[in-house]
Amino acid sequence: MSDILKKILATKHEEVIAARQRQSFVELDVDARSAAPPLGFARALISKSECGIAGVIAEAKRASPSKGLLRESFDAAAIARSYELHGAACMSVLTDRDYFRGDAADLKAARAACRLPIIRKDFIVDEWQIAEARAWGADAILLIVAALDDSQLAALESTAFDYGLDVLVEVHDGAELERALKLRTPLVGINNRNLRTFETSLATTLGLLAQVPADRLVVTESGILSAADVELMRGAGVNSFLVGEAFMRAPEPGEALARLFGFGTASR
Ligand SMILES: O=C(O)c1ccccc1NCC(=O)[C@H](O)[C@H](O)COP(=O)(O)O
Repeated sequence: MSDILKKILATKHEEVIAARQRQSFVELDVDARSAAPPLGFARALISKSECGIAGVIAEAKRASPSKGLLRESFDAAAIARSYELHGAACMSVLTDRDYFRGDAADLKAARAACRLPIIRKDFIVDEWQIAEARAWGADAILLIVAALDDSQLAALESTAFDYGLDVLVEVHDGAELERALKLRTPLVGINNRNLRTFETSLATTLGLLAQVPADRLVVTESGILSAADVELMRGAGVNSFLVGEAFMRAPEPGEALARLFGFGTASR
């Protein structure tokens, strides 16, 4: 496991311990189960893919460990509206504070501002964070194979499904992919970024594609910056994308999305 991932996971365990001291799980569970019903995150991506249209999970993040500050002026609600208007299938909101400068408030603001299915983008190590995600209005969570053993992955996926959340399982190599395929979720994210070196190569997705069965949907994650990157992926049969930096550096994130994917009003 990479050093940065180890460090982030240690922080997550501390956050969960602190949160459990502030609130009981019973109370959080009530909040999670009384939130408005989840929107279909997987469905939104699968239906785009079935129509041969790019399904874009458009990400909102202020900063990242690899790139530092990405966006000075950050308004999650405005970003959500802009993504929805310009053809995103789904939205991803970073809620990690220490490494990405995210916040639960960003997810709640995005939820209130749009009808896009939203994934809580964080480093999930405990059922607590899944209940939180649902209570805050998320529709999906991310599970990172490099961060969890097989029994944790299966248990956290079951918890997510129990709350009606979809799961995006993230891998970076063949061994992780094999483990991810033991899960039930149809959504397999291939992260092009090596979390140890931060080196990012789209060859990661291309190299793993053939090992993904036809009943799973590949989401290519990280490092999609140009129309040529989109073409390369679409040419290889990848229809689903998770993109952050390219939109966060643009004055109007949704317009950047429409430009990158060639969305006019007719193609959505
Ligand atoms: O981006 C990082 O520096 C990073 C470091 C450690 C763990 C995860 C990290 N990134 C999370 C992501 O998966 C990306 O935010 C997402 O795929 C979008 O990538 P990009 O389009 O390159 O911003």
